[in-house]
Amino acid sequence: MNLDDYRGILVFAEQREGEIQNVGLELLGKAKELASEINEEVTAILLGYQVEHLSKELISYGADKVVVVDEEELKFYDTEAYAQAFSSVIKDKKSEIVLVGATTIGRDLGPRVSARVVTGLTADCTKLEISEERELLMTRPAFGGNLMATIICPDHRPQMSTVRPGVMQKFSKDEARTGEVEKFDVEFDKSKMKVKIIEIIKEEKEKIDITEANVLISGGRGVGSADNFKKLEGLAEEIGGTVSASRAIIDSGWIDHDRQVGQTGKTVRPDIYFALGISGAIQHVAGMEESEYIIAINKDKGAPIFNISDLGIVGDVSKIVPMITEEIKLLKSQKS
Ligand SMILES: Cc1cc2nc3c(=O)[nH]c(=O)nc-3n(C[C@H](O)[C@H](O)[C@H](O)COP(=O)(O)OP(=O)(O)OC[C@H]3O[C@@H](n4cnc5c(N)ncnc54)[C@H](O)[C@@H]3O)c2cc1C
Repeated sequence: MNLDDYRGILVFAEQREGEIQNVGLELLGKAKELASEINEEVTAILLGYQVEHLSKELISYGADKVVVVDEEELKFYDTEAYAQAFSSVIKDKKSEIVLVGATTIGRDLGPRVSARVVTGLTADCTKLEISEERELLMTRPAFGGNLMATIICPDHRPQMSTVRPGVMQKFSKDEARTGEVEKFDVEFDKSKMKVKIIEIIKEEKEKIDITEANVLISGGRGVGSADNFKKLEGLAEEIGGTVSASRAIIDSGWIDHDRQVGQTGKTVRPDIYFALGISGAIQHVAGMEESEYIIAINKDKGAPIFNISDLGIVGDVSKIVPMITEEIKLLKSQKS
């Protein structure tokens, strides 16, 4: 493999039902930054059916070029069809770096594609940098989050990585940006496509995506009980926030797993993050330390969460939360 034949950064622009997923835009932002260091272009790969119009959005978020595979076989996510299309594009374009969002789709697709193009993949990265030797330094938590491992892929190309949603930042949108759109034809090997999608049944409950929230009210074991935990909804309602939790709460079954913040949950970056009765274990902090403003309430003044909080309140969360909620209600009623 002649490594010098491989150029440019390819970003998987995941779309679902014709909507580009945020993580793809976040990765375009990061790719732009990396590309400027190695003087290369950023290409987005868009797979789907009747999705070509989404290219404009990808260009406005920083893609210099969009490669579109627009085929009926890609109407719904199907591992084999998507893997065939994705690996065909990589083989043709000979990309130096390939970035994929660590969503359920990305986690299924990324490793499969990396095997097909005979390279390695570092999963769940939280940091990406370029070394002086022009290698991609892919950093991810290892050993239960107790240390950060930086991994390189020195002998193969592309250098592939999946990155958790919410970790990287989008490039600011500029609708005046221009870029090239290339339609790419793939010859699917249908004999390998064993899955036929007959029907799609959507979950009835409303899906809350905590990575999209501007204000998160996160509760931990210190909240005390399921009843107390429900009271966090009252505060969330008053300030237009969303309730999330530490793993201790998820394990207790007080709220759904998709609200978990942290290494094995989601990475969030809200404007305000309330850490209520949360100790600040490294696995939790890994998922929220990039929040703009962190407010922690904990009865133990030595709790590690105070090391990363902007405002720390030492006290009993079950007393302080109702007080804050009432105060906000009062201020709102005085204003109206
Ligand atoms: C591989 C691995 C992955 C993990 N992934 C995650 C993850 O994704 N997310 C995650 O959150 N955890 C994760 N964990 C678990 C993590 O290590 C901690 O156990 C967990 O975050 C602790 O949750 P907590 O802070 O709610 O509870 P605790 O650590 O028990 O802390 C409770 C805090 O509440 C305070 N408190 C108690 N009573 C009150 C009160 N009345 N008022 C105010 N404060 C009070 C206490 O002082 C304490 O600081 C993971 C662990 C491992 C090994």
